[in-house]
Amino acid sequence: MAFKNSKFKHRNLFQAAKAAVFGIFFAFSQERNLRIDLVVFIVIGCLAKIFRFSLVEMIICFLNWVLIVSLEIVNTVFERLIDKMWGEEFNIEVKHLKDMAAAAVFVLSACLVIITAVIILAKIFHI
Ligand SMILES: Nc1ncnc2c1ncn2[C@@H]1O[C@H](COP(=O)(O)OP(=O)(O)OP(=O)(O)O)[C@@H](O)[C@H]1O
Repeated sequence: MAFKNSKFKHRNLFQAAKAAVFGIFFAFSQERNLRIDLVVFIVIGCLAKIFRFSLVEMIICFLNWVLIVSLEIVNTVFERLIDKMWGEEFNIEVKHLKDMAAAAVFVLSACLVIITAVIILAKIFHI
């Protein structure tokens, strides 16, 4: 493979993890939506406390939230690659690609809202 002897290759697992942690901080510093996700995390945490979510309910919400954050990071990479490749001029194909990438994050976000609402409503109405 072309990159097998790259001078940028991680020497070990620790180096790879260090780069990934840097990537997380960098992504959060760059992307407003990721910072909004942090607020969402706090809000859901408060709701979980108020409505006494069970451990399983909390894990489900947390997993959904982690998926949103991961996909948002991938979406950010994707948007930047597209901007680098096509420039920032209006392009209908770019619009379609970016809209579809945004749709992936939107579907998961809607899922988190619905799951949280169902858990809370089930507790209110003792279902
Ligand atoms: N070059 C372009 N040509 C046409 N439409 C574009 C172009 N760039 C962005 N758009 C439109 O603007 C929207 C926002 O794109 P942008 O790259 O600014 O992402 P963003 O504001 O970070 O959005 P997101 O909230 O999805 O991360 C896209 O979903 C797309 O509809």
